[in-house]
Amino acid sequence: MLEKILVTKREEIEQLILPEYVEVPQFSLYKALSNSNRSTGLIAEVKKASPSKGIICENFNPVEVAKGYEKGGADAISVLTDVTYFKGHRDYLSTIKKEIALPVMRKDFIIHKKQVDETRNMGADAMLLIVGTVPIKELKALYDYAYSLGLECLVEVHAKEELVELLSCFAPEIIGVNNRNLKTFETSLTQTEEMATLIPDGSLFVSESGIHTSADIERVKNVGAAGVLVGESLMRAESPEKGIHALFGGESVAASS
Ligand SMILES: O=P(O)(O)OC[C@@H](O)[C@@H](O)c1c[nH]c2ccccc12
Repeated sequence: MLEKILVTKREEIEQLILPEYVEVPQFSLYKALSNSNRSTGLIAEVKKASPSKGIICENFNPVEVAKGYEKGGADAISVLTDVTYFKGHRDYLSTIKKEIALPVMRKDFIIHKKQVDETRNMGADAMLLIVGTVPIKELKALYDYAYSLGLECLVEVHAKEELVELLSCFAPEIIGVNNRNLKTFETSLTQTEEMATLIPDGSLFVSESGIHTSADIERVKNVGAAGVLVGESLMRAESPEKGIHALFGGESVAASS
């Protein structure tokens, strides 16, 4: 599946026309997660569909979902911008960015510098980089380029070997362990548990995917995750706010300063 997605991305990159940059206020994902509203930081994801689950949300209104996440006390928002496999759109991100005052991360398959420029022009604060999509040195070049433009990166790994390879090259500020096996699509929180001890002290550790209950949050928090990235379970909730409330077991939101 990942290979198929990357073929599509390479085609898209050839035809890519950059959106015009519109000045927007920037917010730091790193800071938002470090000073989280709760004991675990929350990146709430705006996600209409996925290859494994099909359509997750029928009446999809990206801006309303993001506003609900903000009201519910999310620390940051992730927006899927891939059209073909996740039914996202880059315009969703640009529109959301104008409506809320939280860091917004672009969730896509970024393998080329041109896409980093595109991300910046969309108005994103941060973007995802996935270990294994490009050779590690190229990933580092994309990471450095993104930071030179004022964009932060969440660097995602799926397996211990990928994490070891990543750390042999550099230690990103924010590391995400994806609990989803990209080959089988199954999620397992043991991924987070098994990789936790390998995350360097200086990096923020985010557990991604397959988080559905407050017990799941406890589990990843117990092994040191500073944040979680949650999509499906929040998108399926009665409302984004109720979803967040259920997930955190009613843990109160810190007064915003
Ligand atoms: O919907 P979930 O299981 O809560 O997962 C969210 C997020 O982690 C997932 O959408 C994701 C993680 N890494 C990705 C890379 C590409 C696309 C999507 C993803």
